[in-house]
Amino acid sequence: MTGGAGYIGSAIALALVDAGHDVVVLDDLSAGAAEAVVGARLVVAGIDDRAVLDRELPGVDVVVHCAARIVVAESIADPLGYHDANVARTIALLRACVDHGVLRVVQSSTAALYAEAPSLVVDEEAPIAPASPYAAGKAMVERILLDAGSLGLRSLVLRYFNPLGADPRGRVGMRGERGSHVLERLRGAWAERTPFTITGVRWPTRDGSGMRDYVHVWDLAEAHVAAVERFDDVVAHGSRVVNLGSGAGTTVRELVAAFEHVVGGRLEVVEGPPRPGDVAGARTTIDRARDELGWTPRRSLEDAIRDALAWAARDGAPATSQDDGLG
Ligand SMILES: NC(=O)c1ccc[n+]([C@@H]2O[C@H](COP(=O)([O-])OP(=O)(O)OC[C@H]3O[C@@H](n4cnc5c(N)ncnc54)[C@H](O)[C@@H]3O)[C@@H](O)[C@H]2O)c1
Ligand SMILES: O=c1ccn([C@@H]2O[C@H](COP(=O)(O)OP(=O)(O)O[C@H]3O[C@H](CO)[C@H](O)[C@H](O)[C@H]3O)[C@@H](O)[C@H]2O)c(=O)[nH]1
Repeated sequence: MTGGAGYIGSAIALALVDAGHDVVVLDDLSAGAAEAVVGARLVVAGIDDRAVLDRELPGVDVVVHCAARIVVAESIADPLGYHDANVARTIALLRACVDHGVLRVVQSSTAALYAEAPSLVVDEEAPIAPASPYAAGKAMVERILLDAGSLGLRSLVLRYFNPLGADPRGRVGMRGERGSHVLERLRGAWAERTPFTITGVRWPTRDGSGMRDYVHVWDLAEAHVAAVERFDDVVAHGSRVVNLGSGAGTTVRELVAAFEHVVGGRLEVVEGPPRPGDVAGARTTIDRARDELGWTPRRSLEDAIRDALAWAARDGAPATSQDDGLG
């Protein structure tokens, strides 16, 4: 798999190892950490390193392609760099896969490519309207995978909603600075006894704050185990898209309440304007994931918060600052 030294990829790799699979992680460590690779073999290289791909691809059953640059704001500042990293290098990877007859790809995609949905619910057929080079690159890769079906390549495109949490057994979790991530903001506010700002309180949601579909990262990882194991049943040919979320929408105010319940205390909450590019949000339906992958999320929002806090405490990670300019 690619990107297996990152936040989500390290969970996927470990869940695959737990399930008894042989996993090779290809990661250039541009954002990931070697220590995040547990139980799998790490190959430090770019996804377009042809010599490495020629050595490693023979015998691979499924490529799980998770590597990407992921910072939306950075993609707006550096669109060519993002399309090079996420689109051009993916083409190089896919070319090597086809050349070696490795014709099953599980692709990490994102809910960020959906158009805003007035109903606040999307399924896989909902219209897409990527609003950043990051999301547009993901949409382009989805299209390239579809087109590569004529070469015999089959792909299972998994569009993630908002991952939270860490391995419930504490082996992997989020590393480094993710200052804009709402749970990191909540954790920082709690640790430093500073106010938590709700960014936007006039959205068309039940309480005015932004809504997201938060999914436990270990549930997400288990969905990939199902994707790998059921690949041939789900994708007979061409490309199939499956959304991965909890199926429930949670507003920021509800998330704050869940956080307070887990930590057993109150946060000081202030209301602020939306961040640039913010959206009301949406939840996904999870019928297709259930029917085709045989997967349903098993962990609650509070489980995710608890696991993230336990991981952060164990990792010795510093509380994030409130004004790092991300997001
Ligand atoms: N985190 C989210 O909220 C979210 C939401 C939807 C989709 N996704 C997708 O999930 C995937 C993983 O995201 P994440 O949050 O774990 O990010 P991350 O930055 O933690 O992990 C990405 C990993 O890819 C590696 N990488 C990047 N470019 C590479 C290259 N050219 N060659 C080899 N390795 C490379 C990095 O070193 C890192 O280990 C990405 O494809 C992302 O687009 C993430
Ligand atoms: O200090 C904060 C930070 C966030 N929020 C709110 O919390 C929710 C979640 O915010 P996140 O930034 O955690 O998640 P987003 O879905 O807004 O965006 C995230 O997921 C996207 C993909 O879906 C991109 O990856 C993006 O870079 C990443 O920040 C939003 O309603 C946001 O307005 C606050 O109220 N206060």
